[in-house]
Parts: sequence; C-alpha cells; structure tokens
Amino acid sequence: MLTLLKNLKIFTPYYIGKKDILIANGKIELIEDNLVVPFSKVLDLNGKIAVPGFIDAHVHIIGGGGEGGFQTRTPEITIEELVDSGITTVIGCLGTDDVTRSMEDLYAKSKQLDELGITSFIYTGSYSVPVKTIMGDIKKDLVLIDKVIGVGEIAISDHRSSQPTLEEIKRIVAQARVGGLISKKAGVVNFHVGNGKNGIDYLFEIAENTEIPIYHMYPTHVGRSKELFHRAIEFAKKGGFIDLTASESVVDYLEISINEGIIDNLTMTSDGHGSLPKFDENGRLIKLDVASTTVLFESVKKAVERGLKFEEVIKTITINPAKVLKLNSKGRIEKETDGDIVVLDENLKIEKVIARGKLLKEVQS
Ligand SMILES: CC(C)C[C@H](NC(=O)C[C@H](N)C(=O)O)C(=O)O
Ligand SMILES: [Zn+2]
Ligand SMILES: [Zn+2]
Repeated sequence: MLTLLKNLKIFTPYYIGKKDILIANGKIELIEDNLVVPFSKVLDLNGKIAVPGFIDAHVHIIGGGGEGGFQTRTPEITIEELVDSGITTVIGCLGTDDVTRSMEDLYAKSKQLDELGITSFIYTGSYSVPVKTIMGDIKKDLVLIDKVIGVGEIAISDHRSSQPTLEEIKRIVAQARVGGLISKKAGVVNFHVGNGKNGIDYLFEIAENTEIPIYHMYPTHVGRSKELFHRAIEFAKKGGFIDLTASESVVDYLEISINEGIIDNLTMTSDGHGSLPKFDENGRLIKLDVASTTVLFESVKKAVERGLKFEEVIKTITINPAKVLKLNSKGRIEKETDGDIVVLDENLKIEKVIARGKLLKEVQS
C-alpha cells in the first residue's frame, strides 16, 4: 500500500519546509520535493502542517479511579478518543486500584488498540510495591511479554502509596534495567509522585549512590507543586527525564523548562481516564474528575498562544517520549520511522490522523 502525502509543511519535529511524504507498508519511505509515485493513493494536503503522531506515555487505557468507592471508577478509553487527540502511540498503566483492575485486562486492551490501528505498550505493575506483574517477576514481564516496556506507575511520596522503602525502590529500578537490557527495551520505572515531603529524594539517592543510570527513573506528575517541579528540573539537569501531567496548568512549567534548557528531557502526558482526585489536608476526598487525553495537544496550543516556540513544545509529546521509552520508530517524521502523522490546519486544529500509514481520522475543513 503506497500513500503519497503532497505539499505538507513538515515539523520532524524540526521544521524542514514544504515537502511530500511517501508511506509504504506503514513506514515512511521518502520525504522529498515534488514526488510522483505511480499507483500510489495521493492526498494533496496543500500546505497544511505535518507533525509526528503524538505519543501519550501515561494513559489508564482500561480506566482507573476508585478512590471514592466504586462509583468513582473511571471508564476504559476508546480508540476514537485517542485518535481524536492525535495520539498514535499510547502507553497503558494501572493506578491506585489494582484489586479490581488487572494486568491481563491492561494487556488485552493494548492488543485491541493495536488491532484497531494505533501502537500501544504497557507498564507492568500499578501504584503498589511489591509490583503486581503478570508473570510474577519484573524481568520476566519485560523479557517475555512484548507489550511490556517498563514498570509503573509506582507511587512514592503519596498517602496512597505502599510506603515503599528506598531498598525496595532500588530493587525495582535494578530489575527494570536488567530486564530492559535483555529485551532491548527502555526498562524505565514510571514513578507516580505525590505531594509528600520526600518528593523524588529516592530517585536522587539511587542516581547518586548506585551504578544504575538515571534514565531508568521517569517521574510523572512533577507539576504537582512548584517545589517538586524545581527538584524535577535538577533531576533533568542530571540527565533524567521528567513528565508533566497536562491536566494541570503546564504552560508556566513549559516556559521554565525552555528557559532552563531542559525541554529535551521533558515529556507531557495526559493521565487519560485516570482519576483526578482532590483530597483535603486530612486525606478526605473532596472531589474526583476523570482525566481526558484532549489536554495533551490543548496544552501545546496554549503554550504557542503564550508565545513559546511550537518546535520546542511539540517535542514533549513526540520525540522526547520516543527517546525516554526507546521507541526508535516513533516520534519523528524521518525515513524508516512508522507512518504516524498528524495533519494540522494553520490554527493547529487536528485535521487528519494517520497511524502506520492508515488514515484513522479525517475532518472536513
Ligand atoms: C496528577 C493528579 C492530578 C492525578 C493523579 N492520578 C493518578 O495517579 C491516577 C489515579 N489515581 C487512578 O488510579 O486512576 C493522582 O491521583 O494523583
Ligand atoms: Zn499517578
Ligand atoms: Zn496515572
């Protein structure tokens, strides 16, 4: 199947001007001027913007929630919601409730999303320590289950965590690293960071006092407070990757990240279909909303309205997550990468979403 996309203003995420893209068997084959390819399906995009398909590296694809009892369980995600948000690669995870939510269900949902045309992977585990794996062992899950690319979301500094010790966390990161080496996967541990006073101290401890490379530790929700964010900037300056949940007001943090020179170590994720609970100072639930994946690109648009450079901000949901998760065929518009492309109009409205060369969404302009 040959698809020829004509006249696109291409952000690889770096702007390379107006060119044509040939996609063959789901992979980007050529990126050149004035391509003519016989027997190809031609789409003339007359000057629209093309960016790499978005990577959302933290989504509760089978739903989550439950922190306010059964009525607060959140629903599983649909392929339509992901595609409408421009997401062509998604990493699924469990959260607080790993009693009624299972890794088997997460795995099956990930396979469903692949069958429906996008690309998905999963983290093994949930908030809890010991880690709730599929095969009873972190390394086994990484080495023997193709969809598993890391561990998460392991809760630290949070009243809902298992109160893990530093030794327990060290062991989890160590197993993720070796499992990742053997399986040639990222082997990252995605840490859910709460607003507890110890923040990401454990992660600095491990980076400074063990042989484990810092890039195996990938903390999320780092925008939860200003002090946590400033610790996260220090972590990024040491070579770590940090993740902002886009449901919070992230534009300030994006601006600071660009000014601090760490935007290349920053990703944004939606926490889609995870719960967004609010607790009072006594740990009582006040309210609970459900996160949506639309915040991912909405945050990019808000940042551009603030005057931040599009090329800089778009990296946080394309090439940056591809780097930390070692998804080498994702996150860029380059030869041999997957044909995952989002087409935008001049107002950054999502017009088309192409995943592995297939047109999954098209809105009439
Ligand atoms: C970043 C904040 C706003 C939301 C965050 N969400 C989760 O961690 C997922 C949720 N607990 C679930 O299991 O569905 C939180 O609860 O702190
Ligand atoms: Zn979380
Ligand atoms: Zn989450």
